[in-house]
Amino acid sequence: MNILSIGGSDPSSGAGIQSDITMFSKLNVHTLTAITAITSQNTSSFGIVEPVSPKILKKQLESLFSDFKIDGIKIGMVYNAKLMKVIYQQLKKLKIPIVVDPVIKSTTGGKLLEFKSVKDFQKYIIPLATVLTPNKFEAEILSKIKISSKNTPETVAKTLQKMGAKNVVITGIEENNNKVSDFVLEKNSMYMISDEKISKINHGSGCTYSAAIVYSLVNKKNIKESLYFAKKFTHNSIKNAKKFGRGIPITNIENKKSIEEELSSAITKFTKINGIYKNIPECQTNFVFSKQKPKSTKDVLGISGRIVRAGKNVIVAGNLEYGGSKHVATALLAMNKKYPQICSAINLKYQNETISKIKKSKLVVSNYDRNKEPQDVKNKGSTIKWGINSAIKNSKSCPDIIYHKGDFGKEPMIIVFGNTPKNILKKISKITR
Ligand SMILES: Nc1ncnc2c1ncn2[C@@H]1O[C@H](COP(=O)(O)OP(=O)(O)OP(=O)(O)O)[C@@H](O)[C@H]1O
Ligand SMILES: Cc1ncc(COP(=O)(O)O)c(N)n1
Repeated sequence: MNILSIGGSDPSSGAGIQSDITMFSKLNVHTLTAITAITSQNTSSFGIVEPVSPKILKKQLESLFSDFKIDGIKIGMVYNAKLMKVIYQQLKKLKIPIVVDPVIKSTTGGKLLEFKSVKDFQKYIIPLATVLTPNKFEAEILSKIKISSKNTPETVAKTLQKMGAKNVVITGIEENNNKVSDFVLEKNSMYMISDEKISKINHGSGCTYSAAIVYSLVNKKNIKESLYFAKKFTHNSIKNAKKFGRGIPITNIENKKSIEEELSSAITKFTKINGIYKNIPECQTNFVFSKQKPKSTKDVLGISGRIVRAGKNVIVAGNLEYGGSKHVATALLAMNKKYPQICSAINLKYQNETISKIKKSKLVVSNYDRNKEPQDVKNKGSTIKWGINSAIKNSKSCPDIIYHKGDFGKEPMIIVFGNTPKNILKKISKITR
């Protein structure tokens, strides 16, 4: 997917083009850029702006349009009328999502739009917008209406819509101590989207928000779905904002470790737990982690061999593979069906010592009796599924641990369940030391 970001350069990478490249790359998007101005700014203060010439802006856009299939566009800082006209000429016939984030003043107080060009912004940039995302201050400047009890957000948004924006979101419209709301005006409907307010001033939330909207629209989500997605994405980025410089924190998206990386790192940690060899059963151990909403063992990552005991050590014999585990993966699937947040599991040796530690811990434990397994279940070979479902039925809340005491020729077993492999390691530390 190729998304074009048209905007200013922020050398501190808190906002503008650099922030868009960072955010889009976290979403696996290839970012194309057309720079409208170079600014000198950091996380504490704003220096100067040097807009580029209309000629080089036009050439940047032409070079991109002649080569790439562009799926969506985000427009941020456009400093003056000449640049606005170039953008209008190049974009007016496009039929792809365009999100316009009108930036007028930086968080640190710098001027990002020449005041005399506001009317050109109304004429050339607003009509390009599939979604226009001003904050309250920007909406007031662009509409020339101050929001008050008489002039509601609806009046202001309708004025901006009349200028040609198809959909308008005024961000930060209704703020009290613990809520931030955005007012949305679509073609035929209007509504508010609210979320908990994070008490952190930050640099880049507006850029992140508009980038996430265009990403979602390109993925064929409708306006409402895209705004909810962007709100959540931005919320996380503000929560996770980092103080990279000496000034205000910069919005930041946490890198979600891949399923493989997360499980592999947990398995390594597991094998290093002091004395863990005592917890490896005869049939050895598997440690699994599934995708969200797994449908079969093919959606569950596990070790194609097992974690095996070698004297007083444990070693991993085999590779991580989807479908690598049969038994533990089947137990996880049964559990996940009832409790979708549970995506990881490990089996451990049944020992009275471990059971008494489990009973002393605050973990929720349940069990099942393999002697009570109905014959037809035995014939169908669906023992594990039946057992986990019986233990779930025996428990008032989601079990952290399920065990059974075995049957003739069947080894007793403990299975620990958790949302993630890391979560499992935490539970194991409570019951093995
Ligand atoms: N402190 C906060 N806590 C939670 N959400 C926030 C907070 N500040 C902003 N948001 C949300 O982040 C999104 C982006 O809005 P914001 O008001 O930051 O944009 P902006 O002021 O236009 O930024 P810029 O001028 O940089 O483009 C909106 O959905 C808004 O509700
Ligand atoms: C080049 C550029 N574009 C946009 C912003 C607005 O971002 P913020 O409101 O976080 O300062 C900025 N400061 N610089």
